[in-house]
Amino acid sequence: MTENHPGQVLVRGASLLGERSADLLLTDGVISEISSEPGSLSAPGARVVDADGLVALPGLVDLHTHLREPGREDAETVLTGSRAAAVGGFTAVLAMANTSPVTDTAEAAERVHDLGRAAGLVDVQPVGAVTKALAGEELAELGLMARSRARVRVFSDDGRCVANPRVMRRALEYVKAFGGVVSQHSQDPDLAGPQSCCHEGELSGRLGLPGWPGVAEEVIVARDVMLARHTGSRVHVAHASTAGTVEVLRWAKSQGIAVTAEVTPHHLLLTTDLLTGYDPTYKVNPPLRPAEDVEALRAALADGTIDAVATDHAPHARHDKEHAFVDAAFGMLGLETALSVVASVMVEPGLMGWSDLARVMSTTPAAIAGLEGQGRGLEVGAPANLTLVDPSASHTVDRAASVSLSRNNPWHGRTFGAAVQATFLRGRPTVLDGVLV
Ligand SMILES: NC(=O)N[C@@H](CC(=O)O)C(=O)O
Ligand SMILES: [Zn+2]
Ligand SMILES: [Zn+2]
Repeated sequence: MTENHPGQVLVRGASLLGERSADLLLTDGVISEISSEPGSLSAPGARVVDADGLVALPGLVDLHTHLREPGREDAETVLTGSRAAAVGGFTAVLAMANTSPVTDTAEAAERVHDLGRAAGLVDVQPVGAVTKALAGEELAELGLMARSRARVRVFSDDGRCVANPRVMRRALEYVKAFGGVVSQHSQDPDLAGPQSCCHEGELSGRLGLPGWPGVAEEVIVARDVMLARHTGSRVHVAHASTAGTVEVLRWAKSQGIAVTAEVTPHHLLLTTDLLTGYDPTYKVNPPLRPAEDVEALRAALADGTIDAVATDHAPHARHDKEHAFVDAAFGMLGLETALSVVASVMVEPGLMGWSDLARVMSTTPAAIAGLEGQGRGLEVGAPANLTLVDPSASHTVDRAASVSLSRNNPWHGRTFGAAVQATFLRGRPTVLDGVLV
């Protein structure tokens, strides 16, 4: 018998990780009961969500989101980005530090944290800058950010590479003290010069666009895994994009070096030949790569060499994106579509199951970021952060229907087979029937 409870939600007949059907009762923010006989749980007064045919996953966790607040509230705010995250099935996002001002102090981190709590749709966990103002020279207030109310554990100068190896070494030594991690935007600034805006190869020559070669990423990844080994600290490779990076990661992991890596949905599906139309929607850092790299990234995600998927959701206002290719801003939207893209690339062709998807989009990212209460299994007593996915909801992406403030959506007009139906943050529905509650 279950007592009547005003805040209860009964999720009926969901397929847990795509494996066994069950009813889930969510009470006071936790999963309070699971019955493997669908239809058998009853909870008078509970809100009933019919999940027949839906796959239940732990709430998704994004290691790499740009929310643009403070400074560029015309492109995204913590609230609008949180909406996009919830619609995408996320219950936690890590908000990158390249805002204006930069998140390089405890106060700045607490501000982002508090804006996230006020929005109340996902846990917004600020990423702290590695260096003051992302300038690459002086370490930011790493310890103060870690000890602040925001409890920062992930540090990144994302958008810029921590190019100086001495600075990177010091940062790794510092974050080790509190179990932190440095997430590196691996782009050697001399090998990929300031004008570089697409993959360097035969196509960049033909298009007359300054290219950036895969090796500009690989040399930084190789350097950083050696620094991680030397310091005994943890390094995380943001948005891995090349087969060479995968080779370095494979070697580093075989040596027991504490390196983790993420790949974006767009690097798992889109290739550099999309650039033939000079559409700045496809301009992103690191650039879209050739099919061989995309293949290697998929294989690496399937075999665990790459640990996680992260969106690198990078909203940009029209007046920054709608320019000649060389002048347009780098970045594309990702939160609302990530699950659909990863399901189409990895699950539908049989490269991964739903439990693997849960690992790379929830459990492992939560562990890398040290987030408590996120990425837990679907078990009694776990915080009720979960996502319901319709695995056969064929739908076509319409950029105008996005809840993000920006429209730089590379998936516009594409059809996908799976879609997020519902998201619950500590037992409270944030999204039902695919729309914000
Ligand atoms: N990915 C991008 O192309 N752009 C990001 C920065 C980054 O992730 O490097 C942005 O802030 O717009
Ligand atoms: Zn980056
Ligand atoms: Zn980024």
